[in-house]
Amino acid sequence: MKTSIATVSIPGTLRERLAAIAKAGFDGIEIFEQDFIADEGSASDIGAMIRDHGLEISLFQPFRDFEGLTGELRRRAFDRARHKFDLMAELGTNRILVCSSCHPQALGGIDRAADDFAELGAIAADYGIQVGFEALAWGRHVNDHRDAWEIVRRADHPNVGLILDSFHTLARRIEPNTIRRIPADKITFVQLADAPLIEMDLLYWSRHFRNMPGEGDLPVTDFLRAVAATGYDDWLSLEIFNDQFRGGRPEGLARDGHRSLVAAMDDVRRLEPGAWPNLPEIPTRVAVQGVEFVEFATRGAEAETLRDLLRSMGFAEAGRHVSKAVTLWQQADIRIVLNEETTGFADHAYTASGTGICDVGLSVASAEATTERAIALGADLFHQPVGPGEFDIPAIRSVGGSVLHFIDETSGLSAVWSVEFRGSDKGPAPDAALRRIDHLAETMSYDEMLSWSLFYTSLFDMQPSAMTDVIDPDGLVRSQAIRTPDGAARITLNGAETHRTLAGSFLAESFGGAVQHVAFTSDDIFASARRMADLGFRPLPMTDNYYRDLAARFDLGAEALQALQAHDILYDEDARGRFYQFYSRPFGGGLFFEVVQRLDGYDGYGAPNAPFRIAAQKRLMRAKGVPRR
Ligand SMILES: O=C(O)c1ccc(O)c(O)c1
Ligand SMILES: [Mg+2]
Repeated sequence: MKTSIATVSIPGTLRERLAAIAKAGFDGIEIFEQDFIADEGSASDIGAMIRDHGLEISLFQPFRDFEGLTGELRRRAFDRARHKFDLMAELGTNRILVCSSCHPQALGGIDRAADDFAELGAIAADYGIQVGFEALAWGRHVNDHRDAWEIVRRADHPNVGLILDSFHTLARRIEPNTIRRIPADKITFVQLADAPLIEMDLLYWSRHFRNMPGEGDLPVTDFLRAVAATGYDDWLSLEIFNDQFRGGRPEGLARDGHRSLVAAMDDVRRLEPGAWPNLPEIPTRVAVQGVEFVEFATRGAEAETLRDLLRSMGFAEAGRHVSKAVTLWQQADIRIVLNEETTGFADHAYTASGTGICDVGLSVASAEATTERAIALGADLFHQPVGPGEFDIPAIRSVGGSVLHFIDETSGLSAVWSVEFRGSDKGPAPDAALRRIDHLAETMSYDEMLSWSLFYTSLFDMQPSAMTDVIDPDGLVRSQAIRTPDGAARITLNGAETHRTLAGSFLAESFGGAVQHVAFTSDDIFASARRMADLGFRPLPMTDNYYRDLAARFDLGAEALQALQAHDILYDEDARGRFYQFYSRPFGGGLFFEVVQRLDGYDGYGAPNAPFRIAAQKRLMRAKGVPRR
């Protein structure tokens, strides 16, 4: 098995793409004729440049409108092929993709096409070239890999094989297991792409909306399993046409591509024993048990404000770091670390964007296995010097350059709290029945959502749920929830398209995204609200109109409605259960806390309430301003 990616999948000049593709760890590239023509170098120079980057040219493509022609048109198609074969010799590649014809004068007929390919095979043999035939989902006569395979079978030439592309097969909902019967030595090349399920014209869908395996909704794993079952162990190549990616960063996209390919191959290897024998062993997706801590970088008056807010929510200072200006605030299993150091990573984070969450710790089954899988998936390890007696907790870079730590019990890392922190003697904790972190909400640019969703779902045993739209009065925010199968760890990714939305203005200040809010689970949300009111907590005020609407939408009863309104608690239901939530007022440039209670397996996040929550937050921020420092 060798990994490859098509030049169309990555933006930039050819040189920029090659550098990014090589750095991400691919073995080769598919060269798109368009990208070759656009470059000023000669074919042999370009071939040399590609090899200088340590890459092979896995495939030259596409060769269009070949089969089914007659007379002069047919003769010209063969001439064109000879031209391309000459060019391929100069580039230094021996595989070409012929996609099924869309030519208005192309005739159908399996035998006619088979004759064309048998003749092309004979010419290709003189050049030492392998011809692969791919059924485009919108091909004029051939649009199904089963027909393309029958043509290849009948052409019966050693230089003619089949090219499989997951998009064309899966977009037409063709059963991928039909691939299992094809002999591996007749498969010339395999291309992979995913896509979100959208009802639209196949060609338009393919050319604009493909994405990396695991980023979309197509059963790419089933497709790849069927390919592996044939015994095929040659090139696996990403071919991603995506409008959003065209404006992206070459390095990030190449890294995501390689990550998606490694994760897909690893998944398939676990399902089809014997698949990809030379793929290095890596630990399986990591089980996340919950959020172990969130750490704020903060300072001075902002730190005071944050401490007051935490106290009013029932948190107490539970420990002070033995050597650093770092305190631990705790309530049941919720740990909030306030880092006021003036050197190191938290200091950098504070200097860049003021008070904010610079670090998240996840509780995992094995921190070592997590790190190993993260490295195999191309994550950036994070390290900063640790003092004597301090724990060296493994970590990687996450959203917006923040840090993600992995803590486990097996290797003793979870003892960090008792070893590095000295208990504070601040009297009994107030406690407001908050028990654990329900979810973290990360705000990012809309363009980065797929990348971070892939980050979490390829590294951890976490699945995405359907994308929802959140209407901010000043623009749309898309929200994608990701969670572990048992819901113990939940992260929502919120993608802002403009800086005028609440998420967008937070994003503008946090440079590249960050956790914007943390939601805590309450055992009894009314008890929490009452206790917090006693402690001086002031919830985000909701309007009368909101409660009148609730009365209309749900059968709650006057008393229950009054109780909700008395504490500014919002309400939602799904098919399974009920949901209660209330919010803090925003602080530190748009950060906030949330308190939730899920009943009977409610699995959402109160999305129908989001527009009213956002409007309330904006009203407050407009009235008072939320100065950062
Ligand atoms: O959109 C196209 O024309 C096109 C070309 C070549 C391919 O391999 C493909 O999958 C699609
Ligand atoms: Mg293709």
